[in-house]
Amino acid sequence: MSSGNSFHAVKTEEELSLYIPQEGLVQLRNPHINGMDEDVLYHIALSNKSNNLTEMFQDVKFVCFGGSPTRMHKFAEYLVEELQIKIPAGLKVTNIAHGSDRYVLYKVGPVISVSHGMGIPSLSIIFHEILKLIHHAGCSDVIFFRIGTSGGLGLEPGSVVITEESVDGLLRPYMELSTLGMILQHPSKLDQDVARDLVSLANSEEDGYVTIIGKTMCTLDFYEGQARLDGAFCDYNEADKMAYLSRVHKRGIRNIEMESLCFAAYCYRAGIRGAVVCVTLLDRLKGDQITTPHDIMEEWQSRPQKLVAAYIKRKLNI
Ligand SMILES: O=P(O)(O)O[C@H]1O[C@H](CO)[C@@H](O)[C@H]1O
Ligand SMILES: O=c1cc[nH]c(=O)[nH]1
Repeated sequence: MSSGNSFHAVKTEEELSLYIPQEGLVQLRNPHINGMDEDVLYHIALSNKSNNLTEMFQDVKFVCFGGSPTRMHKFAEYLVEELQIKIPAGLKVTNIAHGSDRYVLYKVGPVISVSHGMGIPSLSIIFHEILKLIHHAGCSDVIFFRIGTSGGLGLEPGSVVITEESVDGLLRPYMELSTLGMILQHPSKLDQDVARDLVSLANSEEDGYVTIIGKTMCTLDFYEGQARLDGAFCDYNEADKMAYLSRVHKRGIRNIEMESLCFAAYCYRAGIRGAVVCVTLLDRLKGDQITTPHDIMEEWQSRPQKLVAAYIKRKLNI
């Protein structure tokens, strides 16, 4: 880490050169963990001493993150069908993290479906614990996905955006994290091969909606952070909002959400292949409020899930 002044540090070229996707076992870039007697994964109520993580998770090849616990439960149930997983009659997929009420975590064959809550701080915590989980379990060659929702820019609502690159609200392609009194910048690069493979599985004509690759803006807030006029506070007008969103759109940003920056930065830092696939719930160039009926919204939210499930099936030759 190089620090030009005492409050700001950027990764050196040498440090960044370590961030290539890792083949084989999932490694942690933290020398302290392997020296610990026990590692308690507090927010998912698991530990490498109290649970046999190897037996429970060693076969995991894909981890799918999404904000809502219900969505990730439904995704787990969908995977049971799609991957033809046999569950004994009368039993259902169970929340392995039931000892904590922070997140839900399901395992369906080689796939983990886990909720991440809203915003970067919540995603960051579960990302750390999932990465440690799959490291302790001895997993290898794991791919991460975020399957989510977003506000679109210049797209028909219901369109799907696969993130090419995530940027913050100032359009910078890195996540800033305050660490030891310094602001560290973590580049938010995503795996372009996974994005291309995903888009190749979509067929706009058959699907009835478009799936594109584009840049995603990740903000710290849903209202002012995303230039909405309908929050409890607002110190700008419609013209200011439209000038900002149009500028963002011209820079290739196709959707706005609240976790991709951290997700991308941590995947890159961990050497894990990752992709972000989000449906757009509205066109932010046309409005702020989300008024689409629940049943339509449910169908839209299933679109990223279907694409990622198709990718997983292709990889597993199903
Ligand atoms: O993709 P999901 O989990 O729906 O999350 C999106 O929706 C939430 C805001 O409503 C934010 O967390 C945003 O990133
Ligand atoms: O406009 C939107 C819709 C979903 N999620 C967001 O973060 N913004």
